[in-house]
Amino acid sequence: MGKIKYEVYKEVAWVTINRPDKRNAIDYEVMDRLEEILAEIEECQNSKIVVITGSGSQAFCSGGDLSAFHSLVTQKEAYKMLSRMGKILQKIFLFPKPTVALLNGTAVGGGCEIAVSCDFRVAKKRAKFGFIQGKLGITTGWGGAAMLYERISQSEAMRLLMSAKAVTAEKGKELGFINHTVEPENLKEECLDWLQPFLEQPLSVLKAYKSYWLSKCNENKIIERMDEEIYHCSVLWESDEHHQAVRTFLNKNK
Ligand SMILES: CC[C@@H](C(=O)O)C(=O)SCCNC(=O)CCNC(=O)[C@H](O)C(C)(C)COP(=O)(O)OP(=O)(O)OC[C@H]1O[C@@H](n2cnc3c(N)ncnc32)[C@H](O)[C@@H]1OP(=O)(O)O
Repeated sequence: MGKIKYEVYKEVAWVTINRPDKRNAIDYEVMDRLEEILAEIEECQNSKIVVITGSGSQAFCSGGDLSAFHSLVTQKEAYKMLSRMGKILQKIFLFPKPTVALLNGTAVGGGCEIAVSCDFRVAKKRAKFGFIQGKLGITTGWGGAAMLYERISQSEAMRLLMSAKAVTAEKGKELGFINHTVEPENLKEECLDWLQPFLEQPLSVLKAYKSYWLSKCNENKIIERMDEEIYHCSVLWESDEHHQAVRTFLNKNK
């Protein structure tokens, strides 16, 4: 089984990051597959909605693979990786079909950025999520802050980003970040129930509403803001503070 599983089930394209032993962290192989699968789903006539989720019950995604990316030392090296994943999240944000992040467990760092790139977030009850990048001496590096400012109020977005703390799905629901919570035992079926009213509409209708949203939020501006954010993160990446924080995490788990 590869690092990403993909299937179409009940008119939904299910994309599952499949590295549960690494808490579904994103490495280059995951990026390769995401690029391929998104292109395939765009053409697919049998799916109306895309759901991105993670394997296992512990994590949706723990962000960038810190052991794989630890070898990236300079701003330039970091920028290449960050902008590549940033492009994938731009693709998800601008995707012509509705997109849903199904948080089957913890979503932190870049995992939260994947979640915010989707139109909707459905979470397992009591799952935690957080833009914890500040603890690593960096900011969101895949454009997550720019997208978060489009999803919830400016002050709540700043609070989540600046505190770098993980909060529960229930708190996320109060903030308008999480749209719906589901029981741990029955994630996929409950998510499908929630999506049922959408699935009853023709794909052309879903696509039209998605395009109205994209024209409202000004695609070019958001891409520009994401690119600036990615560049800024790559500058912070070079700092001793960042490299030391990553070393601490990797040593803790040795
Ligand atoms: C690089 C892009 C940047 C961005 O643009 O946003 C980022 O994503 S920065 C943020 C990176 N992510 C993190 O800092 C999160 C790190 N992980 C954790 O805090 C925790 O693992 C967890 C997600 C809260 C889960 O905790 P727990 O269930 O207790 O699991 P463990 O900590 O024991 O981890 C199990 C296993 O998985 C490995 N792991 C976890 N996260 C990552 C990761 N991001 N990269 C690489 N490996 C990761 C961990 O090392 C353990 O491995 P083994 O020791 O081999 O079992």
